[in-house]
Amino acid sequence: MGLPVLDFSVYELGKGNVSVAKLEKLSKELRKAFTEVGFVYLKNTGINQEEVEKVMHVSKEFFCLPEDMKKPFSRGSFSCNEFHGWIAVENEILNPSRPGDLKEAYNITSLSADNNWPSEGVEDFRDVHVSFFLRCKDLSLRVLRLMALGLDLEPEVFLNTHKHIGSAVNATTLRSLYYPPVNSTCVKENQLRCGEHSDYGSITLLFQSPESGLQVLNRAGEYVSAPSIPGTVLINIADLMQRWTSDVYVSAAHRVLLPPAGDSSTRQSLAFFVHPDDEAMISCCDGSDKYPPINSFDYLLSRFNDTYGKKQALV
Ligand SMILES: O=C(O)CCC(=O)C(=O)O
Ligand SMILES: [Fe+2]
Repeated sequence: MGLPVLDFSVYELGKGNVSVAKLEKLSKELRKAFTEVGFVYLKNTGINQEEVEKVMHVSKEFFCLPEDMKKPFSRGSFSCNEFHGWIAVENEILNPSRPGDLKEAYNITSLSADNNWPSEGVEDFRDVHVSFFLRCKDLSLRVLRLMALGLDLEPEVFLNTHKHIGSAVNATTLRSLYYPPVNSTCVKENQLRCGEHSDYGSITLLFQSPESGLQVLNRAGEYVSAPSIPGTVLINIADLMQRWTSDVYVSAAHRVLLPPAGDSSTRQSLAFFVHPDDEAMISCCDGSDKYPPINSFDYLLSRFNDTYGKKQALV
């Protein structure tokens, strides 16, 4: 069975004064998806396909620049934020038992105009990505509100700790991913476009180009494909949210496979990784002590260090 698809139109961006009954219905549907699968496609969110394609187009212009024009933007070279910036092919290993991932990425964690932003050969890079970041932020806050309602909690319970998305005290990141053409004769044993992993923060919003490859691990322990559905956003629970909800909302592993041999197509995706504010203390929202309280940023750092090793996280 494929992943669930929900119609978000009652609460789409720009809509206000939504009746409690409608919100409750949607929150129960979301709850079902997040407890049973951990992934859901939302249609009619207000973020349309043209917007997504525009961001991917500008990103791709950057990824297609020669290496020496991309290097100055490498992750680790920005004083504003250690995670912000460009990551070269094979520089990340999301599943440490495999070779490096066959992907490039650009993390947008700081929105400050004072940063060094790509501009030569990629006009509007900052404007296009910052606008999209803010659209994703608005949608995320709507989803977080519904997620609280779905658990019969105060609607603000998650929002209270997501007040600073887009500022220096919150690690939320828009990551543009580019999967270059694969030359099957050069692929290492067990290498993938993106190794098996689960995301770290609260939730992730994902937009994909039409090329297939993404798979999600279901509760039966099988990987099922999660194709691109134009006009939708794929939303998943990440690990800190699973912990926060005492394992009620589940964070599912996922990966991106290589294209079939001989298929030289590229692939793109935009992932919006939502994190609570750095200083937030995350305690089980049901009042239980299933997991001890943890500082949001400490949790993120420990996950980065586990996955990449300290050295790699800063490359
Ligand atoms: O590119 C994709 O479709 C998924 C990427 C992903 O899961 C990630 O970067 O965490
Ligand atoms: Fe992921």
